[in-house]
Amino acid sequence: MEQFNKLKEHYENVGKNINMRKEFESSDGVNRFKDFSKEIVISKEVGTILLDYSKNRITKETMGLLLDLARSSKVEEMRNAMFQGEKINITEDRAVLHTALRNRDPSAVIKVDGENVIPSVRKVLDKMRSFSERVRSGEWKGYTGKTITDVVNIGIGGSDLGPVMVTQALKNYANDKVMRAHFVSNIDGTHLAETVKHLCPETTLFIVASKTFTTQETITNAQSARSWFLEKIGGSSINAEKQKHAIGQHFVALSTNEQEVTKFGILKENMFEFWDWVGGRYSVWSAIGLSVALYVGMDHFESFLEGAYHMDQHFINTPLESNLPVIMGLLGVWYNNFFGCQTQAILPYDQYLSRFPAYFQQGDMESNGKSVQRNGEHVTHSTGPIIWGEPGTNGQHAFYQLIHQGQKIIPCDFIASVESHNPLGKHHQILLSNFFAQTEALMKGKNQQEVTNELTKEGLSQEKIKQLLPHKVFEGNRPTNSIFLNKLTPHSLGALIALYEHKIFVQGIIWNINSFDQWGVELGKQLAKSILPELSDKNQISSHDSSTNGLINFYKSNSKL
Ligand SMILES: O=P(O)(O)OC[C@H]1O[C@H](O)[C@H](O)[C@@H](O)[C@@H]1O
Repeated sequence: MEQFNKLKEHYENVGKNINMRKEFESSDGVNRFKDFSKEIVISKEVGTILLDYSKNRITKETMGLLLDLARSSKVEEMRNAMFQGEKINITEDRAVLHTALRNRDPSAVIKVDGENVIPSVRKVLDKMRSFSERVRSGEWKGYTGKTITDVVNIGIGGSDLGPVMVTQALKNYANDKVMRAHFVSNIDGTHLAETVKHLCPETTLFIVASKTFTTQETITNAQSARSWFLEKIGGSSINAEKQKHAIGQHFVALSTNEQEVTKFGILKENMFEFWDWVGGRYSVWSAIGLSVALYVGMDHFESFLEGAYHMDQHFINTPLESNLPVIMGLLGVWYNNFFGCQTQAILPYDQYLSRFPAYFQQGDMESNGKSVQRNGEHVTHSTGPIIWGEPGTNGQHAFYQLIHQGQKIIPCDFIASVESHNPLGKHHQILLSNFFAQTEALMKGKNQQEVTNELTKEGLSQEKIKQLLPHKVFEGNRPTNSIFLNKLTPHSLGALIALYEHKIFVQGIIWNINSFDQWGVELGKQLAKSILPELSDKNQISSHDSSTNGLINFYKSNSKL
């Protein structure tokens, strides 16, 4: 593509030689923050989100060329198509409408196959409100008449990671005396066993969350949870009618598949519906968010939706050059496709956001980990990066060494809030001083002269200085974005997640891939299903490659089958 070639040329002639420290120290350097940062108002109460992207290897020309790439890749047209409900998920023939779930415009009309989806969305939200209020207030009772105190969300992937991350992020808005939230995802029996160990069946509500309601891990975990529950309430000593009543009070489902839900034994009225146009990894805004609503209350959940809606509006209405998701997406393309960077770190300086990187491992890698273009041809360019990260400052004492002095360029997103829910004396200022210092250090580095001066001041001999010098030099020029919220609230969290979702979207369009299917997870699932029956007896097998046969036969010989 012409724009790609222009950028390639710009990279060769300018981009690869950009030294950020020199740029900041040049006569134009004082304007660099003003030129390469954007502040958007997300709400009056919550304030703004600031994106500072000035510590990137870019010039104004780079940004201009990247924006041309976005335009020529039809980012705007595809964005509009997504919001309008066109079936842009071409391999599954589906619309992509997680944005409809959080549309707060009372007069919104968004059609899929000629039908406005908004009334159904609002109906489910109303049902979530009335249910969560009844449970939280104690009006909804367990089978023995006790109030529910614990919810267990059983789901995996998109039916788990979003609720896990958001309940963790909004812990400050919850009251553990009203409701505690637990999550079971892993098929490893340990996860369920350890979770229910201290729970009382009379006061526990199980939420079975699965878009398809056929996911092996979730259905198996849900069946085992039901067995645990029935056994605890008296097992076969209580009659079928009583069992049915008890299940009705303690099991609800979040799904698109009514048939499978009722087959499992969950009452239709206890099912919270969503639709095939909601991708699993984009489903936290749907009924999949029920555990969040139960944990923090529906008002906070709706405020979370509102925050995302504000970011949607920003994404739709703002010119590309001031559009946060577009800027972040383009910077990612710059490093991924021109500098050859393989990974992208997400580093929240906020303990509440400790699962944010894990959440976007699925969000980004399942969306853009593709090798085939929308038309079926193989891509000839690099696509989705490897996403990873941990909260600061923990990461600093673990893997930042490689970011500062390793051979790989790792673009990093630093995320923090001006105001903390737990400032604890100086804690928050210490945290923020690290947030500021790290991006400065990564950009600036420390040159030979600076190291020499420092060591001389310490009184080290010339010989020692010579020995230490190469080890203590920091090349710098490591790219970072800083994302600064006023405060982590349901509203700003919603906006932050939507920012990343749209960034992923922009990149998928530029790479010309379908960000909304996930065929890559199927093969392993299929093979596991065919291997499972082979594990039921001691007979040695030879139907696989020698490695897989060896592993299976080792298990068979050593287990107590
Ligand atoms: O919600 P479910 O249908 O149970 O699916 C749960 C998860 O499983 C799949 O393997 C997909 O890779 C995920 O995108 C999905 O979120």
